Amino acid sequence: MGGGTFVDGVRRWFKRRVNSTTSTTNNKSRSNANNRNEVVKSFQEKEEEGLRIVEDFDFSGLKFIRVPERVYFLVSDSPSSMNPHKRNVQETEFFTEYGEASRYQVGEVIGKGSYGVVGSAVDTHTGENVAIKKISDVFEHVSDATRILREIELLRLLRHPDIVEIKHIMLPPSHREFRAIYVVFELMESDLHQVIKANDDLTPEHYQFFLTMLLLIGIVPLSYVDLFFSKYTPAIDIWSIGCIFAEMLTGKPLFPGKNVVHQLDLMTDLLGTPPPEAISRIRNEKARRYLSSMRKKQPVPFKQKFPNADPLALCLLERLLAFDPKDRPTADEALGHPYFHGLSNVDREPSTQPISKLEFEFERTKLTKDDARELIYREILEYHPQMLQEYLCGGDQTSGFMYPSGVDRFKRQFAHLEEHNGKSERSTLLQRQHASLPRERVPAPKDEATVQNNDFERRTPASVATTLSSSPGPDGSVHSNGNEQNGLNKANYSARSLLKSASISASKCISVQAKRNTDEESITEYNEEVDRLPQKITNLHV
Ligand SMILES: Nc1ncnc2c1ncn2[C@@H]1O[C@H](COP(=O)(O)OP(=O)(O)OP(=O)(O)O)[C@@H](O)[C@H]1O
Repeated sequence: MGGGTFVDGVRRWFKRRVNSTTSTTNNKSRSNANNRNEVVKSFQEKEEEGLRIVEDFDFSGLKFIRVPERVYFLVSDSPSSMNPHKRNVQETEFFTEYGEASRYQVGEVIGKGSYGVVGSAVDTHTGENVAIKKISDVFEHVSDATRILREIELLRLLRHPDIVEIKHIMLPPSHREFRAIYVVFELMESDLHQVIKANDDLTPEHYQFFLTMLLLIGIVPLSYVDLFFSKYTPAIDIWSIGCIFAEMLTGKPLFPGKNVVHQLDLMTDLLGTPPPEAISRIRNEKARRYLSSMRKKQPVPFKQKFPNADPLALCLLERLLAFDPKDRPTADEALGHPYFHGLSNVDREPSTQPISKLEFEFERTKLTKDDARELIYREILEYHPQMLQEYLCGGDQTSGFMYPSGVDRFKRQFAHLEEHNGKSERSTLLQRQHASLPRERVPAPKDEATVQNNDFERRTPASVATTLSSSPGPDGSVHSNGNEQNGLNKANYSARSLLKSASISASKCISVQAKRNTDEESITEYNEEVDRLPQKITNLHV
């Protein structure tokens, strides 16, 4: 999970705010309502193609802000459906006799991230608007597969009111051969980037409020003695929050790198070259070498880079963007920073259920591609309960049965969308023009070959940021270091045993979470659970 999840969280929050503002309008005073209507009206006058400013919202006395809402087109009303030829192609590709693809009526490409393309769709079973993220070539690089696994698992487990919900993950046609996955999310009408763009007059109180929201999402209780998450839990994506906060202050992405090397250059331009101890903790050898050989740069004072910002905001920002993750505060610590003093009514209680450490056993070891495939398949089965049961009973291990699936059909649909809609003017308009985390994979320039290897070079800075933020260094060193520090036995884990233990812990956690009140209870349960695991695994295999 990287910046994406937090941005998704903010999307989720905006959607919620917009809905609740709409539903409580009647309770507002008449003058407030009149005022509001005028503001909304003037916003609507500023309607742009593909982006409509539909709603303002206020919170506890702060000035109204504009919340832009994207305008989505479905197949039936998209401009391309006016072309009879295209329409024909789409219809044959969209409808299928069996499988889950027939459930979704796919609209258009609405965005691109470093892991894939996102299309809008309607879930014909529920009538809901959804966003379907197609993640291609999941297993090309095992580090990407691991990040994807971490992200989808966290999104399932976090269940936070401000975090976008995964509604479904489509079943791949084959357990062992799939390469792409299709993740169905609730469709968000807006995101923080759009809000920042639409409001050039945000006040310091708005910044304070947004940052509080982001940090509150970061407070996720982790049950048990926490051996490997510690303050570096991927759920507490402090670096990303720092980048988003900086973007709020300036209205521009902080490190808009075109590739990993460029990203490291931009980071060091601002933060200076990290000290040798910090570099030595970086796991990725190429990044380590690149940073070590870099000419020495002095940090730029934040007040020079952000001349109009509140000095306390900058003091906090500097901590959030500490190069070395061990110098970054936890979300909780950050919320205690003097920058937030005077902010009333902030409920700092975590609003998610505790997450079991056993769910993330895979973080302890270096996965192979097969392990990653197995674990991702297992995660997908969380959305297919009956098959999960069969899987846990070993039902699909020998048959080689190809489950009926809409994924193949979806591949073709997305290919079509990418080809036709993805390049259309409208889709371009819908995509972000700027981003803290660049959207596309960018081939690295040849002269930077010395610092590139497979994982290092393949993904854009979005992944670097993900790695930076969910781990302590630009290369994701935390898990490795944490493991080494804790003397964990990496070699003896097989994906199978990880899967089984995770599934046992998942069901166990569901039943115990409600009554889990104290750390002591959690530790006892954890110990008991671990004691029982070998027997449970044996039982599952017979
Ligand atoms: N649930 C959603 N509802 C509406 N739009 C979405 C949704 N999810 C993604 N998008 C759009 O698709 C774009 C790409 O999303 P994606 O999650 O792939 O990447 P990201 O979170 O922006 O960044 P990263 O590549 O770092 O994960 C987003 O910027 C947004 O415009």
